[in-house]
Amino acid sequence: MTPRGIRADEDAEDLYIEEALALVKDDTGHRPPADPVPAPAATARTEQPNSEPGPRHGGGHHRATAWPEARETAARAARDASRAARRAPATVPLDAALGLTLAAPLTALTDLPSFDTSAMDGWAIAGPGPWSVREEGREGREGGEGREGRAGAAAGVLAGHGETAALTDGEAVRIATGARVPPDTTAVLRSEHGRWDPQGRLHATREIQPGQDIRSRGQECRNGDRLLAAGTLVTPAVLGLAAAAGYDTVTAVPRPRVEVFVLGDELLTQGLPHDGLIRDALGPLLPPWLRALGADVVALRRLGDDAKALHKALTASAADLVITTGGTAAGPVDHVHPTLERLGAELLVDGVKVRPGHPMLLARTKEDQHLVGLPGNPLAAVSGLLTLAEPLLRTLAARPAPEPYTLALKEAVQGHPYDTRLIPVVLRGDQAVPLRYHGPAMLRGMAAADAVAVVPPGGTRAGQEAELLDLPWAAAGIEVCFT
Ligand SMILES: Nc1nc2c(c(=O)[nH]1)N[C@H]1C(S)=C(S)[C@@H](COP(=O)(O)OP(=O)(O)OC[C@H]3O[C@@H](n4cnc5c(N)ncnc54)[C@H](O)[C@@H]3O)O[C@H]1N2
Ligand code: MOO
Repeated sequence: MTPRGIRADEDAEDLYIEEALALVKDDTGHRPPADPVPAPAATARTEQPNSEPGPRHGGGHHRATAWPEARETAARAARDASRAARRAPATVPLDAALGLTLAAPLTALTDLPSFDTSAMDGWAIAGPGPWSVREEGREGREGGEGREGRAGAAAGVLAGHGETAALTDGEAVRIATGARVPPDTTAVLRSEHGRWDPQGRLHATREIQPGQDIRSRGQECRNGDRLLAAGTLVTPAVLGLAAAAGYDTVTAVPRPRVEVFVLGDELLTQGLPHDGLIRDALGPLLPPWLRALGADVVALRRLGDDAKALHKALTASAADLVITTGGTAAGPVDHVHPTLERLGAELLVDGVKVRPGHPMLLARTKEDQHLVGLPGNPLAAVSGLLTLAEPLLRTLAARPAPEPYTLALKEAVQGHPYDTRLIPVVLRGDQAVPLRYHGPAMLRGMAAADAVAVVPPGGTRAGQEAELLDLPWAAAGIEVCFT
């Protein structure tokens, strides 16, 4: 799949990766505006050093960014970071390239087919029939379909054999699909279209055209032909084509490296909840989901509610993106904002007008590093993943933006007065059915969902169209997108 906006005629040999990034569509499916809507940037370091942090994040909306704008800001932040980091394209073995984006065009390293090939099992024939059949090749299988079906007959020219002697007019040789046809072959006669006369000569039971059932060399491509443009997503079919065309590796945009810091002293990694402690739902959820979004999850660390540990981990991180979970609100152990202030990070998004998940945030922690702070409530964290991490990672990975699409909602969904709502849905025919159990702390609805409906402020009536965000497993199947 080539993202719209990549010019197929472009000489992409020197298409540096940041140009590839700039060409990839933004969220809306349009080119980014020349002067994009400014993010309501709240710069942590501009605050007075001695000022009280105040109840900034306790539901206050003074800095919250509208949902569509938050997504654009995340994508734009990734474009800026890619330029700053000048992330070099990587040479990646084919078995590690699935899901990456080509950073250079795929150019055929050979003709395909690389020799004139028989398209059928039968006989290579020269000139008009009848033909005398040349015995060639090792002995056929016991009881195999040798001449006249007799056991031990010559197998003829098989796939994988080297060049054979030219045919002369009136001569034929048994040949298998995929074998190289001998020089001076006129056509291939399919085995079901041949018959023997009593003298042991081969006849055609129907008329055959010159060149019939021969795949001629270079039919699909010539050595040096451009097969795919830079910016193409590496799918299983692309891997197959690359292998056929002679590649052992491809040049691709490397996966952005992501570190996940799970915050919270109350989290257990096994067993039943007890004594106020609960299971960590985000540790298992985030790494495979982030990988499906194009990330290389280099580490997942559980840091408790320890401001010092968070500061140390953030300072040490060399990831392109750090994701934290929890600690975004204004509680006594919510350390994300104070730590970002201490680091002098720039808050690009400080709260989003979306439910659930409104305390989510995006900060630039280093010139080429960002942090997405996901709220601790699990569905609120998923909302942050879809709102901020998805556009950011997709852009860093130079993946094309998904085509926006809408479906009618089977039932009305009550809207928030000012904020967008994200509601898990299942897809049934041409309708999306809203699911229950979509409270911020619940995953029950999301675990059954095919997609997420975007419900604008004010709500959506039954039968009204709503924008849908696909979930990676629904779009591509679990094996394809998560491995
Ligand atoms: N005074 C106010 N308090 C809160 C507001 C508000 O507007 N005013 N907003 C609420 C909203 S909305 C959200 S969302 C949460 C965000 O909280 P934090 O990001 O600070 O997250 P925590 O307080 O650490 O945890 C919230 C909740 O989620 C549970 N949690 C945390 N991590 C995990 C995990 N890995 N797996 C499962 N559950 C997790 C945690 O135990 C809490 O129950 O703030 C509200 N507060
Ligand atoms: O925004 Mo919170 O995420 O409703 O739980």
